[in-house]
Amino acid sequence: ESNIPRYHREFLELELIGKGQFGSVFKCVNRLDGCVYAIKKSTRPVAGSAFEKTALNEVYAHAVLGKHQHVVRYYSAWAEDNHMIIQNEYCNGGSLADKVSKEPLSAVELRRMLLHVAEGLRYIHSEGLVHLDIKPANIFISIEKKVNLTNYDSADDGFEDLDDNSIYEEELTYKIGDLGHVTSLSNPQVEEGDCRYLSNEILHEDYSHLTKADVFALGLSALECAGAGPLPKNGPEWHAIREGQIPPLPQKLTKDLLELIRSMIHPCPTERPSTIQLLQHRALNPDGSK
Ligand SMILES: Cn1cc(CCO)c2c3c(c(-c4ccccc4Cl)cc21)C(=O)NC3=O
Repeated sequence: ESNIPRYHREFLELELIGKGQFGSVFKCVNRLDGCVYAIKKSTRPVAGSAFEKTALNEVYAHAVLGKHQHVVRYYSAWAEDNHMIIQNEYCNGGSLADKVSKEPLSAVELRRMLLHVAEGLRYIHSEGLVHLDIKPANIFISIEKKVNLTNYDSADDGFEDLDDNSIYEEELTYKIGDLGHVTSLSNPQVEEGDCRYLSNEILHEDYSHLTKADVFALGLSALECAGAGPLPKNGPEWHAIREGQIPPLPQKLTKDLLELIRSMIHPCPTERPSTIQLLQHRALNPDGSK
């Protein structure tokens, strides 16, 4: 059966979970290990084209950015019948864009998302790389159901009823995905990301503070998750934000959180916090633990 392509030989396709100009993403189960994966199939780029560079770029980035709980895990990539195929960790909670399209994040969820993505970005930057396409559509969510017996008055015989849904709570983990724009800090080959999250200095091809472009995009993503969407793609509104103007928000955020996000989208990249400063900021550590 070697003439059956690897994709169909090794995987059972469950459902289409994404489609775009980049190709299609399927939820698949591996026939051997029984695990579910997200597999993106894109038309194989012409050899030597810019598209081939980007496609290989993504695989190189995944190979370098091994295992980190806030970066979507890569398993394998191969080419067959004129397709490029990449097999990644499947995140069962949809994308952050899906989640906030239904309703904005609460301040507590916003803090959690910022901490997780800042942690993933700190790791990427510590490897000498930058993401360059941070946005809610590229942040995926894994939901784990955990038993929490603290507020459970178990029957006097001490046996909890595991079928009783009230003992479970969902724990969300946010993960950075889509490494198609990742490039190295030392020798940047910048492919601009989504213009809604693009910082002004990158638009002007100033690549002297690339890590701060990721912080800028995360800051705008946070505003969008707080309900400031949809973000402008160009025009006066686009420029107003790049001059440091916060778009109107439907919810009141704490002064600390608002100041943090304002600093993240500061017009001057050196005024924006690094990911390490983000992780230590009091707005993200309310009990002042760190
Ligand atoms: C559209 N879409 C929906 C999902 C499921 C979210 O619950 C998804 C995933 C990925 C990707 C993805 C992005 C970029 C490159 C390769 C992949 Cl597999 C796309 C995804 C990915 O790498 N892991 C995913 O879960």
